[in-house]
Amino acid sequence: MLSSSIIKLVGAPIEIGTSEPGAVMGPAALRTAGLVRVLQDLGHTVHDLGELSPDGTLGQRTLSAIRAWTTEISSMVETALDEGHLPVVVGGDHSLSLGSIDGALRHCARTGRPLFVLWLDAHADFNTLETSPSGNVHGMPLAALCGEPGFEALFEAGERPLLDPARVHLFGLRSIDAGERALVTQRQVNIVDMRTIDEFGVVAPLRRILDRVAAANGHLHASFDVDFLDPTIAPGVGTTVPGGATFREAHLIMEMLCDSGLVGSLDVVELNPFLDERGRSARVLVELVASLFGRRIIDRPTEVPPLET
Ligand SMILES: NC(=[NH2+])NCCC[C@H](N)C(=O)O
Ligand SMILES: [Mn+2]
Ligand SMILES: [Mn+2]
Repeated sequence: MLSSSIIKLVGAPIEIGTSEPGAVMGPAALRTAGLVRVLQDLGHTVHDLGELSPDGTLGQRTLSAIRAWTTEISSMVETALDEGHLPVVVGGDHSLSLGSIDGALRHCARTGRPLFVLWLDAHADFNTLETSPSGNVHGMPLAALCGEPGFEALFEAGERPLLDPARVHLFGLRSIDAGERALVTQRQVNIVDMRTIDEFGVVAPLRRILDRVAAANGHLHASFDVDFLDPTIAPGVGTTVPGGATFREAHLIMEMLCDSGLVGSLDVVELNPFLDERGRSARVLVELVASLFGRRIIDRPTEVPPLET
């Protein structure tokens, strides 16, 4: 992350992409846990745009109701990036990434830089309307962004830049539906699943991804789903899956992303304060965001300390 960036923060209290109510309170809980203050204390300027509330979507769980969110989030992210700022969208369910990634794609289409997505999530979120067992749109945003058919109603009419599935990196995957498993394989989505992390840790697989983005002079969009974390440290999410990233692994990932300087836009999604335990998950998320934006334990490059002889 840049040493002092201008961060454009916006809350997207959307929950119509899921069947579990409560994510609507996510932005408020992250603010209560000190999100803005933590970023300012690290020396960043935060332009807080408040909470989005697109018209006419209350309670409706249709693709066109989600389009109202997609459109607003997309233009906010695109504008922030055009101005050279770093957009942070806090949710809200994962369907908000339809907007943030669409906005980043539109920006990148102008700059010519390729867009890479790091999807930190227990799930692939690559279902289509056909493969989805739940019908919940928060399980579909990547498929829609990559141009799978059936999602036209989620976006404004007209041409839109598509996400290249070969530039999507799923990280932390441990729950996938049968149809979406076939689809991510067919589309050549890159996957670091929990099995890989068990074997190799987070450092080697993440470094490969970062090297790839750096070599391509790419823009990296990071999308952080709370359920990437193990439910013992972050219970406040509607779709917990056991066996997630530990506290240490998650911080190390954030620190590596920070050191890389490659992250150009960020989502923090799926926090459900109604399911949380006294704000624990919200606090963990704010701490992780702090690591991503430059907080370190001590100020020197990491190295193995020399042995005393
Ligand atoms: N963003 C999420 N939490 N997605 C969970 C998706 C779960 C499941 N694969 C579904 O499509 O319904
Ligand atoms: Mn997700
Ligand atoms: Mn998930």
